[in-house]
Amino acid sequence: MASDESDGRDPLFRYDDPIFADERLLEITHLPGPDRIVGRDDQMLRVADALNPAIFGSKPSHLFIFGKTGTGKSLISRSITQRVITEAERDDINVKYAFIDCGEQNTEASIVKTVAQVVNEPERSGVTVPDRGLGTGDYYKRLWDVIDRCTDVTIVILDEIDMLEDDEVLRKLSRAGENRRISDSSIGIVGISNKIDFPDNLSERVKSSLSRDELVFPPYDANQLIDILNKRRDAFHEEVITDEVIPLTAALAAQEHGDARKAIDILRNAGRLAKKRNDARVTEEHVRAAKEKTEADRFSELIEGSPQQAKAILYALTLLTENSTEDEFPTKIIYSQYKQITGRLELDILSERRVQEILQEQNFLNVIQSEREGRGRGRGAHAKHRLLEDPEIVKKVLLRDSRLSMEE
Ligand SMILES: Nc1ncnc2c1ncn2[C@@H]1O[C@H](COP(=O)(O)OP(=O)(O)OP(=O)(O)O)[C@@H](O)[C@H]1O
Repeated sequence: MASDESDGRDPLFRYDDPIFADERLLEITHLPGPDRIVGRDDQMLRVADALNPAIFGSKPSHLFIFGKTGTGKSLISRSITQRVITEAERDDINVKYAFIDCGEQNTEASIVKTVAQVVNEPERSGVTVPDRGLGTGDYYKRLWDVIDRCTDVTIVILDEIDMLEDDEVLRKLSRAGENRRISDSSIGIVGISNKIDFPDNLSERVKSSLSRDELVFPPYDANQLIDILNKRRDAFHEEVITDEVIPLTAALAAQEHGDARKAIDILRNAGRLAKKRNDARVTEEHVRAAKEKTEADRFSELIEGSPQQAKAILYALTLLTENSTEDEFPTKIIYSQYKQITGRLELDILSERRVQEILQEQNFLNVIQSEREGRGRGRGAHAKHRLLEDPEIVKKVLLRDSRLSMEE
């Protein structure tokens, strides 16, 4: 195709976006300014309180933040840290931070390496931090040098801290000053988790050595979600979203618990859908379709990479949920349903014990919830399991798998 000579642009591409004025405002990684943050004044004060000493170059308090998904835990930690950095700069205090997703990096060595790489300025420290090739002990050594030479205060934000393979890293980072690993600098840890019972699972060594503040973020109500979405309205061109779009999106996202991540994702997907269909305005219908897509995307992200056997086990639980008024099922019942499925699909049959372990892993990944009767959350053969997502959506995602699609 010839290029358009009138303005020199290649006519193969679209240069106008009829729906979005700035879609980036709806990206999950986008950090909104303080005036766009809604309903978190108390939590912001508490986080600010813990990090406050960093402004003067002193050691901040360690802090654990709990709350369900999409309640603003990462946002508030990043936003307040950013404000601490700006404030500290006025007095030439150098604060740096590393944000680590422990779902992706869960080993001691990879965390220490990443913090060192983020904080390091090689010309200042004279230290290099290679991607591979060093043992954990050597990475620690470099980290201490880098921290001492390149910062006054380092804030380490550990998102999904419950996914850590080994909590020794918390002990070493929190005691670095006392143990004289670092002398001119200090470290503050902010741990984020959606499991409120997470500290019970810390090793005794860490429990006793890591003094910290703790803070819980409650879910948003539908009105707060409306406010959050309204403050991102300028992601769209004026008049593009119809009146019912934001209240409906907020109501749908508040159904399970007030999840701002889901609300923003639905709004963005609704806009994308309108664009794809060449519709001039975003309507209620786009929002409803976007909700389903958003849930399916989230679910596929969660089970992405799960082996076929895990999918077959989830499929067994899905069929049980679909065909029963109950929503919780004991391992034994799931196992017998699973055996029928493996027969039909010609998959190997795992032992009941292994199936129990896989169910436990899925519990950890927040795909299902496992409870041991009468004794709270638990492992063991007596656990009952419940799907955390609408079975219709789970089924759709699972049937995308080549082998499981034979069940259609
Ligand atoms: N109070 C708020 N005001 C404005 N936007 C918000 C607010 N809370 C959350 N958001 C937005 O919602 C999305 C999800 O928030 P965030 O990632 O902070 O949640 P989270 O609690 O850390 O969730 P997860 O546990 O899933 O990581 C982000 O895009 C964030 O900007």
